[in-house]
Amino acid sequence: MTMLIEQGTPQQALKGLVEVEDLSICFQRKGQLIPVLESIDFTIAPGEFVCLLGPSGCGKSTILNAIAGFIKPYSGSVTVDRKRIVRPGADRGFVFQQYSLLPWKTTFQNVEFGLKIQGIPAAKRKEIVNYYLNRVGLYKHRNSYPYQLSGGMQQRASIIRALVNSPSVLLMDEPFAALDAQTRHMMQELLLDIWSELKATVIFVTHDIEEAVFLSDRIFVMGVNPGRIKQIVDVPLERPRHIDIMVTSEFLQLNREVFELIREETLKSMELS
Ligand SMILES: Nc1ncnc2c1ncn2[C@@H]1O[C@H](COP(=O)(O)OP(=O)(O)OP(=O)(O)O)[C@@H](O)[C@H]1O
Repeated sequence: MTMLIEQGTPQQALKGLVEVEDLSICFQRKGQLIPVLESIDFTIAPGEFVCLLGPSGCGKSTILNAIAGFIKPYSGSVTVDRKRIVRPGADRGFVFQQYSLLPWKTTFQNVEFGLKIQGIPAAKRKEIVNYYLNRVGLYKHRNSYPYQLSGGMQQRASIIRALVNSPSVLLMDEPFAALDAQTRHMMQELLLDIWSELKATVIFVTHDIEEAVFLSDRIFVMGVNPGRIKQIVDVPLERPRHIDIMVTSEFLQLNREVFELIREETLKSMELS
């Protein structure tokens, strides 16, 4: 289990510095360049948990995709651990909203996939994958195919599929949005549990204010037209966090503060203000 233990060492905790400088992104629409994000600047410390929250279309996924290396900046730069991002890489894991497991592979094979590509020997792959399958309660489903798993199980598999590569940054695009409330809360607690062990940097996109407050060290509240970071809200709630924290006055106060910020931007995006 050495490789697994190494993942939680201070060496790992020093990785995952994300720096975004003067980032602008444009897309082509009907032959015209449309700016989607303008002059975005932020730094995320190694091991930090940050949520991107904002109205639909403000560019949350676009920021995530730029850090993942799926899209290129129009201007400015994105670096992870001081290396400029020009393409996807194993240092960044991605978890999508839609269950993105390969339907013709079993849970084990799906989770193992990235390790295989990296050329990790079969015995080591088995050790790592089984550790994570056990960690999220999927070991007994290791030979099941995605269609035999519930939504929550599929998302647990998607998360550990990203984690087996020991990414220094985990990028999550509304990973729990399609789950029922009960399963979502369980997944949120599980994610915090795993994150507190691995200490990877997490950048998590969500529409859900409660989810953002529950998970984050900081919330980047985004605005529209053009997409930008309107305000950064610190979340000084104690860790470890359990779902009961959601009824405390501190939590509700933060919730309200973020709600007001988002409401203003949502009205703007709907052109109602
Ligand atoms: N490949 C693309 N080509 C053209 N326009 C795009 C492309 N990807 C995103 N956009 C546009 O960029 C803007 C930001 O999209 P993005 O998906 O990043 O927003 P979002 O905040 O994640 O939205 P949502 O919360 O609805 O998922 C939107 O207006 C979207 O239509």
